[in-house]
Order: sequence, then C-alpha cells, then structure tokens
Amino acid sequence: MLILLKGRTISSGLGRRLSFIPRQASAALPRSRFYATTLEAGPKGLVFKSDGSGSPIKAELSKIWLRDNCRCAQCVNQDTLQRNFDTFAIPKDVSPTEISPNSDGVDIIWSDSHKSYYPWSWLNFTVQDTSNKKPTIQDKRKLWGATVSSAPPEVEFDNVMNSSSPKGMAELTRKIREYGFCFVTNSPKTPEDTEKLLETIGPIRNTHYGGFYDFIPDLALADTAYTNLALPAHTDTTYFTEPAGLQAFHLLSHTPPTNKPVEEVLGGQSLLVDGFHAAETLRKESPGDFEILRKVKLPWHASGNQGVAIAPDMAYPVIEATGEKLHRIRWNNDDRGVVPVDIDVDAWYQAARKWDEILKRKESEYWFQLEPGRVLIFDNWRVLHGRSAFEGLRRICGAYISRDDFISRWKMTNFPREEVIASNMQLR
Ligand SMILES: C[N+](C)(C)CCCC[C@H](N)C(=O)O
Ligand SMILES: O=C(O)CCC(=O)C(=O)O
Ligand SMILES: [Fe+2]
Repeated sequence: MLILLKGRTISSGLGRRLSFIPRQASAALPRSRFYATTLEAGPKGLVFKSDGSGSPIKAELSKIWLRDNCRCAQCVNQDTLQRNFDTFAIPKDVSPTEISPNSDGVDIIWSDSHKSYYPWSWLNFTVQDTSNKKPTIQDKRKLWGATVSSAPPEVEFDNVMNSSSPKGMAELTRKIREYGFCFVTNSPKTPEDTEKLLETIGPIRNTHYGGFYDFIPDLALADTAYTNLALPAHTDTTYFTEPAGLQAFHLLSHTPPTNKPVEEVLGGQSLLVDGFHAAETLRKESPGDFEILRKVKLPWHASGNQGVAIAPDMAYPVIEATGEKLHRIRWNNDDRGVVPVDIDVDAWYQAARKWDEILKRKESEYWFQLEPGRVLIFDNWRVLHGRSAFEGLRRICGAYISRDDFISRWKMTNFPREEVIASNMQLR
C-alpha cells in the first residue's frame, strides 16, 4: 500500500508535537538530509525515502521498533529521559493509521490511537547506513613516547574548577582522552583541594585501599605501592573485573631520612609509558606476539591484605582490542597470576618479553619528578605508570575514578548533550 504524500499533512489537529529532543535542540543533531515525501508500507514495516539530493535513503523500519522508539513526552519521561511505558503492552500488530510528514519531522497516529512524533534529524541519525556512519563523538588519540616531556599536556587548576565555565574541565578531559594523561598545574598543595578537583571529574571510586588515598611508604596496606621500592611500568587494579578508569597522583611532600642532608637525591622519580603506543609498536614489529598477548587470557590477583583476596570475574588478556581499535591494557607483572599451562606457554613468555622490552625502551619512557601543586591524572586503561626507588618520607595523595564516569564528563563537556545522548542510546 503506497501512501503518496507531497510533503503535506494528511491529517491536522495532532496537537502539540512532543518529543524527547526539544525541537530547537534537535537541530544540534547532524543536519538532516532526510525528509520523506514517499512512505511505502514495506513487507517488514515503513519505508522512508528521501527525495533530497544524492541517492535516496531507503530504510525499512519495523513498526514495533518505530513505535517503541516514540519520542513523545508521554513515552519518554521528560525528567529522566527514560522509556516511560511498557514496550510489551504495545499490540504486536501495531501499525500506522495516519502519517503526516512536515519540515522537521513526521507525526504518526497508530492503530492503538497513540500519537508519535519523530524529528527527521533523529531518524536520519538513526537510520544512516552503518558503512558511512561518521562517529558523532570525535575520539582522536595522540600516541607519544619520551619526547612528550618537551610539552606534556597541562591545564590550570583554576580553569578546571571554574564553576561558571566548563571550558577547563572540557580541556582536561579532552587531553586525558587524547594523550592518556594530563597535569593540573597550580593546584593548591593540599589533599582537600586535590580531592575536590578529582570529585569534579566524577565520583571517587572506593576500593579495599579506601576512597581518596593519601599514602606514605609504611606498608599501611599490603602492597608494594606502600613501600619505597622501585615499581616497573604497570597499570593498576589489573585484578578488578573493571580496572580503575582514571588514577591520580599528587606529591605533597618528600622529606629526606634524618641522617641525610637535604640536597641528597632521594629518588622517587615517576614514570609514564603510553601503553597504546607500545601495543601498536608490538603489533608492527611482532604481530604474532601482539596476537598472543591479545588472545591469551590470564588470572590476576591482589592477595596481600588480611581478609582480602581479589580476582576478576574471569581471566583477561594483557591487550584488549577489537579489530584495529585498542580498548584496554592490563599489565602489572607483580600481580599477574600463573600463565595457564594449556596454551603454548613459552610462546606467551616470548611475547611478554618482547612487550616488556618495548615498555622499557628509552624512547618509550617518560620520566619526570612529581611535585606539589602539579596533579597527575591518567587513563589507567591505556597509560602505565611506575617509579624509581627512593629514600625518606614521600607522601602522595590521589584517587581512582571509574571509566564510565570519566567518559561521561569528557563527552558532556566537549559535545552537545543531544548528540551525546543520541550516540549513547545507539552506541555510536
Ligand atoms: C591506592 N594506591 C594507589 C595508593 C595504591 C594501590 C596499589 C595498587 C596496586 N599496586 C596495583 O597495581 O593495582
Ligand atoms: O608511588 C608512586 O609514584 C606510584 C605508586 C603506584 O604505582 C600506585 O600507587 O599505584
Ligand atoms: Fe600503581
């Protein structure tokens, strides 16, 4: 059944068109080149065709799908943007009785007499064919090595904390997204202000180490972080199903041991390595070893503290990647469990040796001195950190922040809300 409409309403009095994307805001979605003048009831549903320039878009949309995605204020809770009805109370055979396309969208009255409105921008965004789907949220990564020391990413504390403008937070989260780390400069040299800074990015994640941490080498908790030993490049919390998304360090003080004059070098230098750069180097130099570290799933554990024995929900590989895109590095050789014996164990050790060699290359390592007033925040799913051995009393504070909370802050301070919500709802 072909319903030919020449861009006019075939029924009026639809009342206020409601949609979860306020009309003026729907302009924020990608410019719509999608408007319908012909709608065909295809075998599986409604076929929208554009008669705009270029080849017509043809999308066969299931009726129940379209109805389930109604954008009206009745169907979408306007306070929470959650679905506001029982999808399965919609009659299985629901179908449109009246369709009224117009300049910015289309109204549909359904056989169960429900009235829906769909902005063309939403339909365009939703039905664009996947092949040329330009990701809405631009996510460029800048891989780096030791030379990043000449101009490490930085943002001023006052800009980040400026409640009247999100620009500082946008810059901080964008730089963490692009480089995998960023320094917040001219920060007040107190744990309280450091905690406030981190809380503005997202909620601090509680673990068996507590929430906001402020530590010295006193083995207060049974982990080598609470010692003065050197720590090779690693990512933290490899033993959590979901490793900490962000980690922060703010050196508050480092006082020499009593018997040492102050000018003595005390050690305690910090190290960062771009795990994504290292993984791409491995993939290029030794694709077989890359594949082994990507495929072989390993146990990880945190066992030192009384009454605490942590392991993730399943084994995880060192490198997680989907196709070309690197997703996460999980590497702390001190917390790694036993390589499973039902694989080619020697091949895994050879691959891990190559990985370790790349991590320890001079050109991979960015060494620097943490100092009071300069807070380091980094992506613990990408960037490895470490330190040299030290003497004296070295006090560091910081926190973990979960990945999803960081990504939310980055998106919401760098992109229009409607685009973020639409792309989150459609995994784009
Ligand atoms: C909480 N604080 C950051 C001070 C120490 C955490 C220890 C983390 C552990 N070494 C790991 O690599 O997961
Ligand atoms: O002391 C440092 O510089 C870092 C220690 C560490 O790796 C950690 O606390 O996760
Ligand atoms: Fe660590």
